Order: sequence, then C-alpha cells, then structure tokens
Amino acid sequence: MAAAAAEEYYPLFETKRGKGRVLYRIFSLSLFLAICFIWLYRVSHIPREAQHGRWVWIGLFFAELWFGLYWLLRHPFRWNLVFRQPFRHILSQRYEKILPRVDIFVCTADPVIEPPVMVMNTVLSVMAYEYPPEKVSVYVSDDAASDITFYALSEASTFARHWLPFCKRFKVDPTSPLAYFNTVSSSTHPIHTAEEFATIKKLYQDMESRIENAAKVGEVPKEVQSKYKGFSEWDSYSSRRDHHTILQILLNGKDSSSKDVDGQVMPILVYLAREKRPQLPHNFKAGAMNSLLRVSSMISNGEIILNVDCDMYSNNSQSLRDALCFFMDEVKGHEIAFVQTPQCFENVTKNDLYGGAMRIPYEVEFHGMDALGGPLYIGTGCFHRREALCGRKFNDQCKNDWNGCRNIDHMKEASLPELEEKSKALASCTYEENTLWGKETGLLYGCAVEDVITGLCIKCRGWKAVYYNPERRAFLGVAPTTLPEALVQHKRWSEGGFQVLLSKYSPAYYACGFISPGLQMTYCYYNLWVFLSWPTLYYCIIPSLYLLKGIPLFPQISSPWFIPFAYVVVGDSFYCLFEFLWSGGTIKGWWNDLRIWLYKRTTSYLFAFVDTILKLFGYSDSAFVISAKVAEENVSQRYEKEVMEFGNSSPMLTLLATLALLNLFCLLGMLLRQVFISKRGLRICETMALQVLLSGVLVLINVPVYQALYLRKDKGRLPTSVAFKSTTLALSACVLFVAIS
Ligand SMILES: O=c1ccn([C@@H]2O[C@H](COP(=O)(O)OP(=O)(O)O[C@H]3O[C@H](CO)[C@@H](O)[C@H](O)[C@H]3O)[C@@H](O)[C@H]2O)c(=O)[nH]1
Ligand SMILES: [Mn+2]
Repeated sequence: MAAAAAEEYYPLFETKRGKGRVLYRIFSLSLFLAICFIWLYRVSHIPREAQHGRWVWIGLFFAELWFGLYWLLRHPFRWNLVFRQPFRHILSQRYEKILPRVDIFVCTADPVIEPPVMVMNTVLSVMAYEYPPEKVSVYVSDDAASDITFYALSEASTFARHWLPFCKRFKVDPTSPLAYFNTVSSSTHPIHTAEEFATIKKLYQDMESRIENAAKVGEVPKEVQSKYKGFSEWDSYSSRRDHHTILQILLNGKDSSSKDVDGQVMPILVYLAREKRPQLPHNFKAGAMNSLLRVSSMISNGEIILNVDCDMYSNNSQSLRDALCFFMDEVKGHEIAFVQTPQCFENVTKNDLYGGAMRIPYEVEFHGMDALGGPLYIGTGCFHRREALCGRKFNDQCKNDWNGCRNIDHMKEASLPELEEKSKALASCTYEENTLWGKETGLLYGCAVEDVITGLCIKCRGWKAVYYNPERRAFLGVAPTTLPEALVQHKRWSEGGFQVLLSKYSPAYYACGFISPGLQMTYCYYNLWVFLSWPTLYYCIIPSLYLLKGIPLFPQISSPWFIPFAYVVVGDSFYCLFEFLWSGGTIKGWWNDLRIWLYKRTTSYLFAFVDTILKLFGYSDSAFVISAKVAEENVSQRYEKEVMEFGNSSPMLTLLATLALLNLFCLLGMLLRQVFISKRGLRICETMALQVLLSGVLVLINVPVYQALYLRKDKGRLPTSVAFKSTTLALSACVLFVAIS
C-alpha cells in the first residue's frame, strides 16, 4: 500500500476542460447555415446591369463574404477551452531547495508619461515576491536614461530595506506600497499594529515626496548625487537619444548595504540605460529587452525570466511560485517556453467605457488558444524560460534538470566594478551588429507588437506555452483613460498584427506545419484586424445613404430571405452578450464594448492599414507611441464618471464624428421624407427594416459623439473645429448623394 502511494505521481499542475462546448458547436453550425443563406441571397439577387445599385450590391456581397469568413476564424478559440491550476504546495515540498533563479525585467521609457514613483512601486512589488531573495534579480531598463528614474530607483533600494521585511512579517499583498496603502488602513489590517503601519507609511510618503519634488524641479538634489557614484554617469550625457551605456548594480546581494534591516539579503537590483546613438535604430522595447537579456546573463543568469511593463505591479506575491509549477512539472514542464498571465487593470471602471479590460480575449479566447498550443505572448506579466527566449529550438533533449541549475556565480568571481564594465559592453549599440539578435535570438525587431511575433516564433520552434488566469490577479496595470489614447493603442496593435502577417513568421503561411492549424487560425484572427476596416466602413456608410434615398439593399420583412439575416443579427448579438456577461461584464459594458469595437474598426484599423502600406514603401518611419499612464485631474474625474473623453481634433476623431453625423442625417432625412413629404408614414420600416435598424443602432451607439459635438461644455468634448468640419462633410455627402440621382 505504502509503496504504491509513494509511486503515485502528483503533477505540479492540472488542466481542466471548459463545459458547454457541444451546445456551442450546434449553435455555430446553425449560424453558419444562416450565413450561407445570406451569401446565397446576395449572389442570386444581384440587380441587373441597368438597374440601380448593382455595384453597391456586389460591394455588400464582398463585405458579407469577408465578415462571414472572418467569423469562421473565431471558432478555434471556442472549440475547447482549458483552465490551468498549479499546486504550489507540491512545488515547495519537492523543489524548495533547488528553486531556480528568476530574473525580472521592468521596462520604462519616459519619466513624464511613466512617473518614476509608479516605476518604483512596480519594482518594489516584484522585489517582495515570496521567494528566496538570493534567487531573485530585478533589472530596470530605462529607455529615457532619466536621472530622475535612477534617483527613484536608488531611493527604492533604500526603502526596500524596510519594506521587504515588513511584507514578509505581515504577509502583505499586494506588495506595491502604493496599492497596499490604498487598499488597507491601519485599523483594517489584522496583523500589524497601528504604529508599525504608520511608521512604514511615513517612510514611504517621505520618499515619494522627495522623488516627486525631484521630478517637478527636473533635477536630483546635489547631496544625493554625491551619495551614488551612478550619477556621475550623467556628466557626459548629451540627450535621451544620444548617450553611452549607464549601468549600475544598486543592490548586489552580497555586501551589508544589500541587506535589509533584519539582516536578510535582498534581491539584486540593477539599473540599465542602454547605449543610444541617433544614427542607429534602437528597436524600442524589443531592443531594451534584448539588452536586458544579455546584461542579466552576465550578472545573475536566471533560468526563468519575468517580464513586466513599468505600469504593472505584482498583485499576488505567490505568482512566481505558481508559474514555476508549470515549468517544473516532471511530465509536461520541459516543453513549456512561457507562461502568460492576462493583462488586468486596476483602473477599469464598472462599465469599462473604452473596452480596456479585453474580457473576451482574456476570459475566453486565450483559454482556447491554450488548448491549441499556447496563448499570445503579450509583453507583460509573462514568465519565460530563458533558453527558449534566447532562440533555442525545442527537441527531446530539452529535459528539465533543475539540480544542475547553472549557478555561474559571476558575482563571486568578479569584483563589482569589473562586472559592471563587462555588462556595459553587452548593452552597447554596436553589440548586435552581425549577430542574430532581433532576428532569431531574443525578441524580434521590426514589428510594433514585438511580443506577439516573438511568442509566435518561439512556438514555431516547437515549444508550447501556457495561459494561467488566476482568481487573484497576478498583476494589475493601467488601461487608457481617454478615447484618443485607446484608439492610438489599438492602431499600434493592429499595425503590429498586420506586420506579423506579412513577416517571415506569418501565421498564414510560414507557421504551417510548425503550429496546429487551429492555432494558425487564431493568430490570423488577431493579425487580420486591419482588413476589417474597409468592409465595416462600407457597412456604416452605404446602407444609410441608400436608406436616405429609399432604395432597399436587404430583404423586406415579408420575404423568407429575411429570416437568415434576422437569425444572424439576433443570434450573434445574444451570443456575444451572453459571452460578455459570462466573462464578468455588465450589459452596459457590452454596449460600450460594441461602440469601441466599431470605433477601432473605422479609425484605428484604417489608419494602421494606411500607415503600414506607407512604411512598406518607405514613406514613413516606425515609432512606438507610449501610452499615457497618468491623466490630468479633470480627465480622471470624467473617466470615473464614465463620460467619454475626446478632447482633441485628430483626423481619427474627425472621421469618427463625420460617420456618426452621416448616419444621423440619413436617418432623420429618411424620416422627414417618409412622414412629411411623401406622407407614407412609417411603411418604410417594413420594406427597409434592416437598413432602418442598422442606421438606428449606429445612431444610438454614437450618442456620446453627438453630445460631445454640440452639447458638452467641458474640456473633454469635441472641439468646435471638428464639429464644423464633420457637419459640413456629412451634410454635403448626403446632399450630393441625393442630388446625383
Ligand atoms: O521605446 C520603448 C517604448 C516602450 N517601452 C516600454 O514598453 C512598455 C509598454 O509600453 P506602453 O506604452 O505601456 O504600451 P501598451 O500599449 O500598454 O503595451 C502593450 O503592447 C505592447 C506592444 O505594442 C507590449 O510591448 C506591451 O507589453 C503591452 O502591455 C512600457 O513599459 C514602456 O516603458 C520601452 O521600454 N521602450
Ligand atoms: Mn501599458
């Protein structure tokens, strides 16, 4: 008995399948049938040569054909869903003594958009993981080479001496000081006394105000500068885009200043601003990550790498151990290259005005991708196996052997200055010349979503990935709080997706044979976004204009062909609503999501399409528009109240407003004509029901735009110039269209 029990194998994680899949398949099949009928209707009812609207009809057919085909790509996500559950107590029983080293990379790129206090909170939160501190190293890459960020980090290293023991003693979670002080007050926390709480909070607040002052003045106090030799590096500094490598090991895990107030070692902490020269490309975040990969291999060389954006703090001090359960599992662990957690946000409001929470991808689609071989790598909250990230191909020899963890302890061999010098060389601009970095090694270059393409490439090399979506969020970040920001972010993503599609690793052709066909389809689903812009624009403009003119483009209610249209509209809407609610959303949230869905397609994707083409022909440069992480006071107040923030006169917003008005004018114009001029009453609602419905929904969804154009007085409204331009454009389009016939 005892022997049998001992031999029994307990895995480090389990995988459960989602339910209700059969029902889903039946429903999809019925919907697909209806879609086929719609196609059939379009093909069999093309107006004759001489008849009005022949080309428009054909256009509609192509739009619907494309929507239908794209809809098919949605299925592999939902065919099977898997849910993972790690068992960290088993991990600790089996491997506590030989837990691998973990290197944590935090990227920051602009001290104004990404305030140093925020970066510091992120750093402190990951330093405080419940994990042997001598095995954790934290690396901060600063693409702005800002001495204020460096100063904040040096302050953080001092504060950590108090913070880390405090976290350990009182089992603090979340371990980001700011988040902790915001969620807990001295009276509500059961363990520490009010006095202990007050002391640590005071320490934190003093430090915070010192950093904020420095940021305000734009200069680090002289007495501090003399304390850290690192500041001397800025003496010869010329600009953010032109400077040599600045690297400093702030905590080295050895000497007494690297111990906390209880005498315990603290994690290694390294500041890096890689070399930059104006004439050489720096490849944005991917370049930063690759420098970190090399520098860290010299200093700590952790087998596991955690990558977080500077705006995402750790919300769960156990997640490192959770992730290791996947890598260290004896049966399946050796083939796993990365473990991705969802990108969750601290600042998403109840009805998620800008769809920032991305519920459907994170609660449904990624679980489906996991079943097919692994989710996307999304650039943050992701744990990597170093060798996989560094370009190793998977093969049967890739067996886990944690006993032999390469404990090359450079720290012991070399003196600190020596080590710093050696590491600096690895972050120079020219280091990558004539190497495979950015092509096969590390993160790949030349794509706006370096993360997605890298993850795909890793999978093409034979590795698997795991999606881990824990109940208690592993990380919490900041989502955009204004419409223009959300649209710009989606533009970057969709542009990146398009680049992936055109790249060497294209999921449409290259990946064939390397990853499963289902996974290929899911990648295509995300990478084809830009192609949704044209048919969606067509659908938003043409039927409404024809409604104004009284020409039907869809079957009327009494026709049997009406049934498939109605079934698709109603069935799909209800299905999407159901899925959204199941994922934890609200009805209003779904409506907001639908609006963003529309705006992304008519603006972000369109602009991304045009930009990618321009870049392809060399007319435009790549850029990485960093998303804002803090907002002005009045902007955040409106955000809290879920009032849509427009606030500028960009071409995207002008286009959006024009489309919204066009639909309003068409609907109103049609009503006027029917009711007052031709006195036919609302009979049109029967003959052109679907067109009325389409325009009606478009008008309803655009209500915030009309308000922002004409009714609102606050700063977040659409500027008068946009109101003028869009009204003129929309009105002339309607008038011209009616006039030419
Ligand atoms: O030249 C650069 C530009 C950006 N970053 C960092 O990259 C991260 C992501 O940038 P952010 O502006 O926050 O973009 P998001 O749209 O929020 O980022 C999402 O999308 C990116 C790809 O487009 C991924 O890299 C991110 O991980 C993912 O969170 C931040 O930590 C930046 O500091 C750099 O280090 N160097
Ligand atoms: Mn971000």
